[in-house]
Amino acid sequence: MSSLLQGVNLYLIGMMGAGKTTVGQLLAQQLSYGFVDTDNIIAQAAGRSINQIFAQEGEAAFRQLESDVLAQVCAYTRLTIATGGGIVLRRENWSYLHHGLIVWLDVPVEIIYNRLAEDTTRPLLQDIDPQSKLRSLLEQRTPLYSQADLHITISKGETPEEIATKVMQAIPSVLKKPISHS
Ligand SMILES: Nc1ncnc2c1ncn2[C@@H]1O[C@H](COP(=O)(O)OP(=O)(O)O)[C@@H](O)[C@H]1O
Ligand SMILES: O=C(O)C1=C[C@@H](OP(=O)(O)O)[C@@H](O)[C@H](O)C1
Ligand SMILES: [Mg+2]
Repeated sequence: MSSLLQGVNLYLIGMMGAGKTTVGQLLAQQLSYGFVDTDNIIAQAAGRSINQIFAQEGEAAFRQLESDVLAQVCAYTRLTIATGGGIVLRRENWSYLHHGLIVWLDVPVEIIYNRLAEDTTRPLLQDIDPQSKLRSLLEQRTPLYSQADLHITISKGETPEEIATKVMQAIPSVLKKPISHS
């Protein structure tokens, strides 16, 4: 599989809580790829958490940092990249994402809500009604996530390992076949 991908990066997109960071690490192991998470790079470079960046500088500043990080990581090969859920919002980001294979982890809002109910690390969910917020974000972003090369639909109870296997099995369906001269 690793040779089939020929070093092409794998970009995971989807809503916060979809499992991009968790599944991305498993995929990297299985592909013998490096793993990077754009949120981690941003937080490390800034020396602050994503919450702090949102609170102190606002979402627009965070989005600029996110685009800057994406521009840098796409210069490398053999990476699995877990992106932040809002990476799809900026048109310029798509020119970077399309350097690689884009995989949308599509998880129903109810599941995401349960996963993140106790989580305080997603600033956009520190809302009076987080479930409605998730619904409206998903509605706004679905046309964007739909531009992924691979759409992986996830249902309740599927483990990160099972989801990684599903992605691995789906990859050949979107790779260009070598031209046969026989
Ligand atoms: N398939 C899964 N089943 C159950 N919990 C999961 C699954 N994938 C991720 N999680 C949990 O959901 C939370 C969000 O996962 P994470 O990988 O950080 O998502 P993302 O990077 O897309 O925001 C974490 O607590 C993680 O352990
Ligand atoms: O959906 C979003 O706009 C965001 C998702 C987060 O990443 P995860 O998708 O890894 O949670 C993080 O980038 C930030 O809180 C904004
Ligand atoms: Mg993440």
